[in-house]
Amino acid sequence: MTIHVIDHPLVQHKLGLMRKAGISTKSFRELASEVGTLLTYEATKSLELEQTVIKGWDGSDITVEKIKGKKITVVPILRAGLGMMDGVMKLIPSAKVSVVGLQRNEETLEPVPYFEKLVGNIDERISLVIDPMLATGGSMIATIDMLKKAGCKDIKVIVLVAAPEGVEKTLAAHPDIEIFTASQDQCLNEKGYIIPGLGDAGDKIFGTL
Ligand SMILES: O=P(O)(O)OC[C@H]1O[C@H](OP(=O)(O)OP(=O)(O)O)[C@H](O)[C@@H]1O
Ligand SMILES: O=c1cc[nH]c(=O)[nH]1
Ligand SMILES: [Mg+2]
Repeated sequence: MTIHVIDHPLVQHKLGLMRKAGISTKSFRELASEVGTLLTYEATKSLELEQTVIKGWDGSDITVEKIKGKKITVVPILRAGLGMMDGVMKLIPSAKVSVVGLQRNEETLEPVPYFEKLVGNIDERISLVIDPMLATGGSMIATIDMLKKAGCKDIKVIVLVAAPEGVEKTLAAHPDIEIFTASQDQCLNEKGYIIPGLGDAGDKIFGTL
């Protein structure tokens, strides 16, 4: 489908703070979570509503809106995706969570899968994949491959920062998905890091620098 770059001032301000050299683990974590919340607000904008009748405060019947049909599963990509999870779950607290683990081989840049625990009936749910970084796109494509193999048809991706190379590759492999991000950055460097990017997001979130 497409990429949505969310240019809301709060998103851009918080992302700017995340880019600062020497940022503490505490600040990076807090901001990853906050930007995760704001991107989730945008990514869930297209959820369908339906009307339902309830008893209002004075006992009369009133018509209200509720989210229709398909439920959501949040899919954090280990490790770094966990850093966005509490922020995402703030807005969709009853979402079920499907966890996938992938570690990028730092020499070949190929994703190495090491964990997969998807929720039941995942094929009936909207998948919201979360990871701070979309670099070469390898980890995201492998995750979407896993989800589609399990029957998922409605997949949205939330990343804090995306490289143009990874966006192009991901949308070429999976043209039916939507990507929501705070920024499409300039490029990848020779080591596969996003420029200007955030550095190693997993290390910053877990304090393993
Ligand atoms: O688009 P790609 O080139 O695949 O790179 C992006 C992936 O790399 C990072 O994870 P990493 O492999 O460093 O694992 P970590 O989260 O455990 O640090 C990041 O969180 C993405 O999952
Ligand atoms: O820039 C990058 C690329 C991959 N993974 C990261 O954490 N950062
Ligand atoms: Mg990492």
